[in-house]
Amino acid sequence: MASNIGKNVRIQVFGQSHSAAIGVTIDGIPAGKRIDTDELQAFLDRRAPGRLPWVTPRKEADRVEFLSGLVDGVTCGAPIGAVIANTNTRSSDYARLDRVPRPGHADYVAREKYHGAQDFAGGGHFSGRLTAPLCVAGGIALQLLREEGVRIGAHLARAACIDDACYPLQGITADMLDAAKGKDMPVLDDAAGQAMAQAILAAREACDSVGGVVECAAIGVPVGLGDPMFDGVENVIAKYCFGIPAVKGIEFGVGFEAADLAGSVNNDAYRFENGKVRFESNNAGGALGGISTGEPVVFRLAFKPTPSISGVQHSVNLDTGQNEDLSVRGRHDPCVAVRAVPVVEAVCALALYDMMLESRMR
Ligand SMILES: Cc1cc2nc3c(=O)[nH]c(=O)nc-3n(C[C@H](O)[C@H](O)[C@H](O)COP(=O)(O)O)c2cc1C
Ligand SMILES: C=C(O[C@@H]1CC(C(=O)O)=C[C@@H](OP(=O)(O)O)[C@H]1O)C(=O)O
Repeated sequence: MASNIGKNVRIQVFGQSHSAAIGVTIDGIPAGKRIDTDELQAFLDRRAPGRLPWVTPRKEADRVEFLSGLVDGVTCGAPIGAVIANTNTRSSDYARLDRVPRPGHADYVAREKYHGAQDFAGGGHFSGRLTAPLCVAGGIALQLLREEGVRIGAHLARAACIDDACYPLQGITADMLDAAKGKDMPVLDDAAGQAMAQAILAAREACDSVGGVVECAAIGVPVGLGDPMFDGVENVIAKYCFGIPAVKGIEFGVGFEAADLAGSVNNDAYRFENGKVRFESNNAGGALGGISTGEPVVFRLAFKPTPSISGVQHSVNLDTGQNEDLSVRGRHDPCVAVRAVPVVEAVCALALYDMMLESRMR
């Protein structure tokens, strides 16, 4: 598995959902940076399972333990090693799934690729649980970026076909980016959030699941990050984002809607203001030619509905060669996009911080 990413801050995510622990190594963070571990833990708590009625009931403390790389809370230049214990595994839920794969999950392809040696308990290394160590690395990057004047926020823009309010493409403030943080339903418009919660619970009641969209924005990003043609801002952010399980699509700025606009409408025109170049709009979502424009970087991620549902579905028994029906038992998120919100902030921070360090090498 390619569980490592990053050119300048190189991270490697390890562990499986039901192994003793999950964790991350982070190499390349400059020495002498103070990391607020309480703030980092509060960030991890936003993603943690088992705390709200509309998420998986698996309860995990998700306390991060640093094994190396920090001395009295300050980076020492050595790789950071961090682990989170898995304490509430219930592998019996997965007893049949090595033979009868869940539609929509990775069971079948993992068995084919790893010749039956894959860890199928809890979805193994494919589990959304691996986004916890991703949040450790990303939470650190968020703190380091804030020192550089970059702020990042995300919210659940859509779930079960119900829309939240959107970030504007220009004029985004730090308060706007913080608005959804710490809410049980991470939205801007609480009425929409309540409707989403009801719809998500109703989907679970109906033995089903729903999908969603997470919108993320970064402000204070300087002009000039990103390297065309393959390490541009969109390329790099997208690569990190597709490391999050269940992500099926990404769009920047007006995104797919740009396909329906005239150039005269879509182009972000220029004006001089106090001697500085200003964009009259930000339909591009913060990047032109793969290079950051200085405008907010705004993107939206589509999350598919949770594969593990208790409704009866067609599957196959790979041992007997017979068709079998499957109703997935166990503890699952009825909408993965809800807990993915801080994960999207984390990967956005990792991508931008990596590009920022790269731009300083020049
Ligand atoms: C935060 C988070 C939580 C998730 N929770 C579940 C879950 O409870 N049950 C499940 O079947 N899938 C869950 N998923 C999605 C699966 O892990 C994912 O669909 C699976 O690994 C297959 O990968 P793919 O959807 O990217 O193809 C979750 C994903 C994330 C990001
Ligand atoms: C544990 C987490 O989410 C898990 C993600 C997940 C999956 O298939 O992705 C399946 C479930 O695992 P289990 O059957 O072990 O409870 C979720 O609970 C977490 O995010 O920390």
